[in-house]
Amino acid sequence: MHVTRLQLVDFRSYAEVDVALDPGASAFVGRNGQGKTNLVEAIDYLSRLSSHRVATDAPLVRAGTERAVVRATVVKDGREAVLEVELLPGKANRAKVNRSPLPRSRDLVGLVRTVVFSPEDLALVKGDPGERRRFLDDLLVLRTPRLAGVRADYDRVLRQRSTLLKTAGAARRGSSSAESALATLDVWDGQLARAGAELLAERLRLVDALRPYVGKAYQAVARGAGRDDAEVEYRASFELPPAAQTAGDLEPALLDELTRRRNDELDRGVCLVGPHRDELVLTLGNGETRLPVKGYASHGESWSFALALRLASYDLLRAEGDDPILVLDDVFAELDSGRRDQLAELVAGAEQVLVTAAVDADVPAALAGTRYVVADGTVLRG
Ligand SMILES: Nc1ncnc2c1ncn2[C@@H]1O[C@H](COP(=O)(O)OP(=O)(O)OP(=O)(O)O)[C@@H](O)[C@H]1O
Repeated sequence: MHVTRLQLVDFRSYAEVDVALDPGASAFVGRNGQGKTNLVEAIDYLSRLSSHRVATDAPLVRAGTERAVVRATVVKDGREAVLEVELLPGKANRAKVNRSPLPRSRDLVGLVRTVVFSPEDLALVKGDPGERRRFLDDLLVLRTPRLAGVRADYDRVLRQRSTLLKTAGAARRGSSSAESALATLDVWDGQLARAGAELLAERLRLVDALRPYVGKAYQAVARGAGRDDAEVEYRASFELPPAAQTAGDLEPALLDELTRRRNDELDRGVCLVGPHRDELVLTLGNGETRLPVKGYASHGESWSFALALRLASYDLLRAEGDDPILVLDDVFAELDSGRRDQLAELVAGAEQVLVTAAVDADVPAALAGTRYVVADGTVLRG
């Protein structure tokens, strides 16, 4: 797939901009702070309804205004569609396809698919487990858009159950009767186990599908590495029953664990079991030594692993359907020349690659393509 036109109104620093895009490689070049990332962030937002830079929508709306619009003309399998989202921080966003409103903005997710490489990706390797869970869940939803609902259900149940744990725990410690809160907790345990088992089963399936692509991608970006050097493994917050894979297998196990840990949870007022406590463990090894990446890997190895996770996502999505749009946001300045050329060669054949860079010298020759100059709120071919 590729985007042929991007129109923004009051998005980030842009009051209004309308850019025609070509398939193949495009480079957006301009001094710092001119709005290069803002452009590609808009396309990514359309794909996932969230940004790779901020957790809430408010910073995406131009300061002093109350709504922003991102509209893109997307060509997929030769057919064209106009996708649009209106961002209304604090309220529900509105989405349209070919000018017809969608019942829920969530229905837009996955109609355009992006894979973004950015300097923030280092956090995928060095950051908290939450970064890696978000990576998995974003990929799940891009692969299977209906899972946006499963993810949202789990988050909602988790929030409600966590609130209840706090009140029930406090009631138990105080003099007031905790009976009714505990009875309600039983109901929420059931809901958490149901939604959690579904999310867990999907993540396990995803990690299995991703694993071979990660090894291959790491080998491609880290010079001298073997195909089995980089590994990903899903570690759940409780011991999974042997061979349990479906949500049906996992739900009773999750429910049992919630029962077993209930006192602990009430004491601490925190939900200790479920996919929100799981970890995607990244390891590197050759021969007999295999070590976790976090805390052990060098800076260069960590970067290579982060790139490998993104490349693997791209390869997986590509193998299962239409080519996603690749966004390489400011990454080349971070890489040594060997990795830079290797990455450029690997992605040069993609249907559409959007690169941002502060100077022309940071854009590898393989990705020169169409060049745009970004300055003072304007985006000009040249
Ligand atoms: N909500 C907003 N309203 C107005 N301006 C904003 C908003 N959010 C960000 N900006 C401005 O947008 C600019 C940043 O744009 P962007 O991140 O796209 O820069 P860039 O060209 O990618 O720069 P760099 O090369 O440094 O990464 C900053 O000057 C920032 O102040």
